[in-house]
Amino acid sequence: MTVTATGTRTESAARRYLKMAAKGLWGMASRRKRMSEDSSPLARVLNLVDLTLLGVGSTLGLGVYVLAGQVANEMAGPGVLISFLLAAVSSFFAGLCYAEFASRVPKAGSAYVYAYVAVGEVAAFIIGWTLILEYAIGTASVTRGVSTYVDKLADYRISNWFTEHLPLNTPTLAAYPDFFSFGIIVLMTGLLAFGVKESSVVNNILTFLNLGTATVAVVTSAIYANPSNWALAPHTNTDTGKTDLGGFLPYGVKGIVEGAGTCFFGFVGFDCIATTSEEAKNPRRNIPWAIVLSLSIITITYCSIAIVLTMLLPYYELDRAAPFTEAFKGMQLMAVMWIVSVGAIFALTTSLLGTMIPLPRIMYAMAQDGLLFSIFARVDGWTKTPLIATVVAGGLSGVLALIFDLDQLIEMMSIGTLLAYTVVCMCVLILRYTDTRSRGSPPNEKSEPITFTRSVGALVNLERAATPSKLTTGAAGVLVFAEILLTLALCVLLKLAGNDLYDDPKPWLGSLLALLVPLIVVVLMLGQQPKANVSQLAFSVPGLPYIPALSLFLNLYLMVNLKVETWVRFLVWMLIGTVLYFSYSLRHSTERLLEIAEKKRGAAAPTAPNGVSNGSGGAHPELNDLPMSVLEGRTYL
Ligand SMILES: NC(=[NH2+])NCCC[C@H](N)C(=O)O
Repeated sequence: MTVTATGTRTESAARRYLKMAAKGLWGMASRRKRMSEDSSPLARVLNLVDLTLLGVGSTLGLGVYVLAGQVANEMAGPGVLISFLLAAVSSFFAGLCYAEFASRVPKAGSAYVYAYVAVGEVAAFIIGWTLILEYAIGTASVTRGVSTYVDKLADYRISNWFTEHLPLNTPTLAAYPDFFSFGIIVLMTGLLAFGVKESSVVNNILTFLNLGTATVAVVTSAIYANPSNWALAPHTNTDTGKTDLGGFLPYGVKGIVEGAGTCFFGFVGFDCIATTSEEAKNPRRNIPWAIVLSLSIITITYCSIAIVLTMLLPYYELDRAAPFTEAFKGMQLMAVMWIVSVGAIFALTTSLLGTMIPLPRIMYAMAQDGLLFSIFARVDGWTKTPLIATVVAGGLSGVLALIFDLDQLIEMMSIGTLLAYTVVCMCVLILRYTDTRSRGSPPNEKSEPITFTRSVGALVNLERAATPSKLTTGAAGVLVFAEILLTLALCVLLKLAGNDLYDDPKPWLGSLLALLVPLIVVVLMLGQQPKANVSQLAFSVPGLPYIPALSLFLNLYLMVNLKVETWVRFLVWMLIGTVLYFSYSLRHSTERLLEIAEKKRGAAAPTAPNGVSNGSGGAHPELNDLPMSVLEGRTYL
């Protein structure tokens, strides 16, 4: 008897602990950031032109001077134009989602903040932590791009000297310590620490010069263009014996799709605009429009380049590393060749600014929320920049650029970007179909009880609700979740099918349809759900839920195509993040402390209007550090 009693007691204690743990985990994961219209200590100085040029500058980089030639030569032939258009469409989809969020949340931190207000703390931490890696590796690799390019212009004298005198000869490390890259990062960190307006002026000048040289390259190539290069006959290379096919699409749809995957990375970088929300004038209007405008300029530039380059020479004769430079050299147009070479350096420098600006701002945003060390949230009184975060970010990227073999790390950048795009697009779906009244506080009016039958009916909006309610919010949540799972499964299947899909698709058709049909049904059902009114937003994504659904598909597809090693490295980084989250962030999370403070205030009401920073933290000494003002006027989105 006693044994049973103890057994039952232990069991119920175990169940109680499990329940508590589950509740704690759920509370942690679903804790969302509340917004307040408090002013930012950062300087609000960037206007629409600055923001647009920031987007163009950070995005147009190696893409202009390398990608078009490389993709045409290796994958798509003249069809590289369609590859760029496909990449543009998928980047636009993501860009529209960023634009909508920027008009909802005018805060520094981009995808990190968006996830925090829409999904919850854990998702936000994951995305913030991933973005730190993305931008650090992005910065290091763009700098390495500058240094390699300058080395090439100097006839490889720099690399020859260093490999001879200071070789590193260690796997995972670079061939030699790249002091040139390190120096560039130090210089840029200095500029960024000095002020964001100053950095933006430099960016504006360099971006104009970059667009200018790109125009020179396009116009010169257009003068010498030969449209018959789009309708070549098959050609056999006498040296290698390889036959290059002719026509506009020598490698068909497969070549175009493969090329689009590479071209996509030419469009990475515009999200930089969304990290500067606290430094933008009228961010709710200017940031969304800057994203759309810069993506339009970038698409026009890339497509013009793809057209003229493939008309200038037969695609198989284009140089893979520096197509314009080599083509103009071959045509004895030395002045144009030099203009284009210098233009490439401008382009890379602005790309570099574009990767260096976001990193400290993400760190700043996370530190402000208590998820990273508070020292990163300090803003210098004179420069009005997050000075310490800027210097630490520069140091981190500098070391990466100095000694690491970046070819091995470059794909980690892609994971970060794609994950951020995916999360932002998911957040748009969630927020649009959410009854905001049902989040945080219960709705005032009495509603009918939610029964199982009503919930099932809500999946197709049987009651024809015109605005989101608690019931339809739940249904939309289930549908979005199902959509994500089905899209992911479809992408994995497409990856497994690989080239078979082009050569012999029959064996795969059954399983493809088994995923595609339910996915389409789920998206159509989501289309039936009532949407929140967004008329007050300066920008909202059109074509919901179809555009975010396509965006989700494209991003996940590119993600499953990354190398396994990349995923393993990413998991290691995430593991480090998990340790940090549980040992630091969870305890210091401002939102969590606010929740505790509010509970205490509720208990002590009505006498303690400000309740916390009077040294009464008690069991939560961290509360004493919480400024009173943060408790006031905060609402869920
Ligand atoms: N956040 C980044 N990873 N930025 C890198 C931008 C690279 C740029 N799109 C280029 O073609 O050179």
